[in-house]
Amino acid sequence: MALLRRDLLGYTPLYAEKLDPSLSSIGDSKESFYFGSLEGVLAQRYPNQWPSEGILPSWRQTMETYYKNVLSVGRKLLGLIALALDLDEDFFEKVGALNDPTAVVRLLRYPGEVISSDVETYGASAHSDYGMVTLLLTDGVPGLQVCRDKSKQPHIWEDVPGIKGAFIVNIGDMMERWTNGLFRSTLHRVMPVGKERYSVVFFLDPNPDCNVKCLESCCSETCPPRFPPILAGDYIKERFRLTYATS
Ligand SMILES: O=C(O)CCC(=O)C(=O)O
Ligand SMILES: [Fe+2]
Repeated sequence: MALLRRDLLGYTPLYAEKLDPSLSSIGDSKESFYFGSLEGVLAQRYPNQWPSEGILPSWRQTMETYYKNVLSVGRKLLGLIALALDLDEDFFEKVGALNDPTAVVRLLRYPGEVISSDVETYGASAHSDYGMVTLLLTDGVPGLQVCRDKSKQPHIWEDVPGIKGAFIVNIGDMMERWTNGLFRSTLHRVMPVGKERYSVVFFLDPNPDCNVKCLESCCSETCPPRFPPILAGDYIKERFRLTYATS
């Protein structure tokens, strides 16, 4: 059973993950390849599992360049989020979130064939991402849906159109906890559309030792913290335990 995203580095097969653990389906219909930190303690402890140069010449180099660039965009975005919250631009650096962050790229393939089953199978069942922000690129094939108000039942799902050259940005659960729900993590899912689909996801999660605690500016006597403080590593470990419970 995988306990952390970095335990999954390399290939993960179809149905290994069920992002909505309450479903009785066999798992989500997607396969993926994960890679993470290129340097630092996490990179040494959890080395990436690159295919050999002979099989995919230059692939590793291309992926590493993408990783460095998308991480730099993520850091800038967090600086802007900090400013929007009336915090210092380097707030997320100062609290240790970005000191050796758990930053991971996931290359995803959703097969076109839809399996026949009594239970609905999703490409990615309904979930919010676990960390701070997610930067997502898709190949333009539809399927991604978002629910604007996750507290309202029944959930209303809207298609997310791809915009060429733009990232789709999701807020993650750690940001929701920090901001006491001011920045709400995005409930989303990927529907099977009978067409093969590829996406590239960059998850920017805090360093596992970072304590995620409601910001003072986001709570008051009348609006107390809705979530207790938690170490990012503990929160994310639990989410992985649930979503990979069947593997
Ligand atoms: O493939 C997509 O468009 C979204 C994937 C996703 O939500 C995830 O892996 O967390
Ligand atoms: Fe997601």
